[in-house]
Amino acid sequence: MSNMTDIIINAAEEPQPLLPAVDMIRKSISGYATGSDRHDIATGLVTFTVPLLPSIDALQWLNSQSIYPRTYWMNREGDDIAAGIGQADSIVYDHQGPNRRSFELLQQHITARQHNARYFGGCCFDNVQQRDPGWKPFKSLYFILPEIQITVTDRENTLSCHLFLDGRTPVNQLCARLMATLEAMQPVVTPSPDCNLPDVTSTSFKPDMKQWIEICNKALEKFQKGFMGKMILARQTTLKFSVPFSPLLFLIKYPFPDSSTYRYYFEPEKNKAFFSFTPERLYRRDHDRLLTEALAGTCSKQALEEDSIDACRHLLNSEKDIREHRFVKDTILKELSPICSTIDMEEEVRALQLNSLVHLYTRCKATLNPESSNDATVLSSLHPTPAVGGVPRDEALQQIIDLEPFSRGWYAGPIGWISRQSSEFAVGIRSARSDGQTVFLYSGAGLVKGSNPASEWQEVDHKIGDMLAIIRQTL
Ligand SMILES: C=C(O[C@@H]1C=C(C(=O)O)C=C[C@H]1O)C(=O)O
Ligand SMILES: [Mg+2]
Repeated sequence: MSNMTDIIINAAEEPQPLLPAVDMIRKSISGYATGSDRHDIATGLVTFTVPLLPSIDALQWLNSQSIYPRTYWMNREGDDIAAGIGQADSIVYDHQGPNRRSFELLQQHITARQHNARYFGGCCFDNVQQRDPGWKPFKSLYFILPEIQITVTDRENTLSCHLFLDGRTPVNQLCARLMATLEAMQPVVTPSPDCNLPDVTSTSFKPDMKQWIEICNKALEKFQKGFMGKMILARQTTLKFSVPFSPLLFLIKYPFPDSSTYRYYFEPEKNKAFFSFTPERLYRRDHDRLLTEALAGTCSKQALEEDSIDACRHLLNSEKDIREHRFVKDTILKELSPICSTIDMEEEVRALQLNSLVHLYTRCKATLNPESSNDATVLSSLHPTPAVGGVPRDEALQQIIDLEPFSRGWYAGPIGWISRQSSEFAVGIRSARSDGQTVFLYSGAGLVKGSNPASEWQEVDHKIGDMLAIIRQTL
């Protein structure tokens, strides 16, 4: 469409400290608003941007802000970080139904936007499941184009402001709104003083251990009868704190700087956040190029009281873990075959080392067919893999709804960012929802024939270990 705007206005060439950068952007916006005396109505996106000096810490900047929503994304490699505040535009879907419908809606919006900016967000694991009211602020699917964003990559750091022209509101009015947000933004980042997490006053489990064993045994019966091959069962751990606090503290206090996990944060309303330290990529797409992986099978370094190399060796030889892993690998291959022209799935399984865990891991590269080079198709094909759902998929999803005594919400759902040309989604495991004073931690384990329920309980304990460590170190 010819009347759609997609403009990037560079308000400075040279990298700036934050304070002058804000000033330059402000001037640039007012120039845009008044220069052409914009009472008109337009459609599209104008991005005002200034390069920042490398000293900026996006997480500390975010922590200084009290403009909501607040979002944060760091990829697994740690070289692609985006922190955002406010909402220039959003894509929201909140009706129950198959996930495919939400994914199609997401795609329609992204395709209609005609610009290449990233929208950050996520969606629930299974939109057929009735959700606990605590998930309400997150909707079925929610993606946000932040009003103000700090981006830190290996190439550049930038401050950007998004002026989304909605085709309804006069341009100068939208400019005034963006200026007001900039005014409210805290331009001086003060590294948080000793802001510790408050005390935990109680911890409880859903299911408790006894129920867990019963539930696992029901799943194991299904395997015995040959109805199912694999199923992931999850647990919810509820922590009550003495006072309400900003859940962003979990990211600030994360004590493993070098860990190869994503860091994800989505806070649609003050103190109501979903966050994740997941090691698992659902996929990365650049046009028709796709990167995905199978990640399943776990060994805890601690539990073995061995060093990392022994833990890797142990895992690479564990028949049960190899079977858990195989289901994921085979399913990814099966799902990609109809939508890809080439699929390069590594033969050999690797060990992926995290802080205290090792996982089995296989990488996969593929080329999407032209008609399948879109995120609705890839999301519908890949999510949920048997790393978080099961085999067969529909049977496992029904069993999860029937057996798990809580709603998964966004746990294990696709979380990340999407733009017209590219996207990256992680799997929202090792995650939590915070509700001011209460935090719910989520993690699960893959059951296959021969799994031992008590060992799987422990495996989940190990998986939430890093999140619990955040709390423990500050006590
Ligand atoms: C389901 C989770 O993790 C998944 C289950 C694993 C396993 O059972 O070995 C390993 C990695 C993930 O595939 C989770 O952490 O919540
Ligand atoms: Mg396992």
